[in-house]
Amino acid sequence: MVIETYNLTKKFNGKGGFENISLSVKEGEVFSFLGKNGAGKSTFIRTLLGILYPTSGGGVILKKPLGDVNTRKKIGYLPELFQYHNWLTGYELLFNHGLLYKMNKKDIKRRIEEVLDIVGLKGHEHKKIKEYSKGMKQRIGLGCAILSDPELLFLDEPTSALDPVGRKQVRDIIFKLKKEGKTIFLNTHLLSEVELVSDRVAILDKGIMKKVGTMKELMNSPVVLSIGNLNEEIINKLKVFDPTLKKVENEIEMSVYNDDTLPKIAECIVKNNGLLYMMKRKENVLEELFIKTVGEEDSR
Ligand SMILES: Nc1ncnc2c1ncn2[C@@H]1O[C@H](COP(=O)(O)OP(=O)(O)OP(=O)(O)O)[C@@H](O)[C@H]1O
Repeated sequence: MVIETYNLTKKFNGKGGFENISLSVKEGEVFSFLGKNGAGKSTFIRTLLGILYPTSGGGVILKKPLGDVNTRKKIGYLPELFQYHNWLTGYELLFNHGLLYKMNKKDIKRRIEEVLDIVGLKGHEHKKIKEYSKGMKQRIGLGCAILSDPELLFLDEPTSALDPVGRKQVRDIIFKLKKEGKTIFLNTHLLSEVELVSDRVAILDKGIMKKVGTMKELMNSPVVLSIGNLNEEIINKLKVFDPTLKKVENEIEMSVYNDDTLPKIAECIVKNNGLLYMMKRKENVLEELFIKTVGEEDSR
């Protein structure tokens, strides 16, 4: 595991922050925290990074306890709403970042060329940052975060302020980094981003982790069957696929994770003289799940 936390809690004088979060993130995984403004997402990342000290609980990052100074060299971080040094050029910003990481100058120069390629800013590196568009600023920020070629990357709302083109550009960079085997922890309140880039998602609401799973697990909605000639024998046979199935009149609702199981269910019904009139998944897009999970009222 690259990240593991145990009942990790951070409160500010008993308020805000987040509480009792236990999770683990595997190597090479894109793990997203999804939550409204004020849910505690940034506080969680800042606690993992050792910028904030936990109130209770603990965690391990890259096999070292939270806050371990040497581990920071292996971590990249793109903070939310980062204020850039507008008077510097993109190249100067990256170079200074390399110095902060204590990289040697030769390595910094070599790596800047690679990074400019990855973030698509080749040819713009000698412009001053004040001349950059929002999307370019976000990409130079990503460049800073990956300059030291970190194993683990924390991206706090990397696409929130961007237009659809800028979002796609940042998303493409995330895909590239994932392909390189980087582990990425992403905070966002944009559902579309989560659906597109994440392997696993946790939904955070008022500091509490309400759900965690793969996209498929979170989006997996029950299958509804309408069956004629429904009898106890058919129901018992279907219980092999889902022992907790629900029956309402001639309809059955079952939780079936794998789509490959659906033809087997149909076969089972037909073999037992049932008449299968309908089989469909209940609609349950992530947005519906998110709103059901966190409610629609304002954030704290
Ligand atoms: N330094 C702090 N002092 C006091 N309260 C804080 C501090 N930092 C965060 N909080 C509170 O903790 C809660 C979570 O804030 P956090 O910034 O982590 O949320 P978030 O999910 O990242 O939202 P956003 O996207 O708006 O930044 C909020 O209620 C916030 O007011």
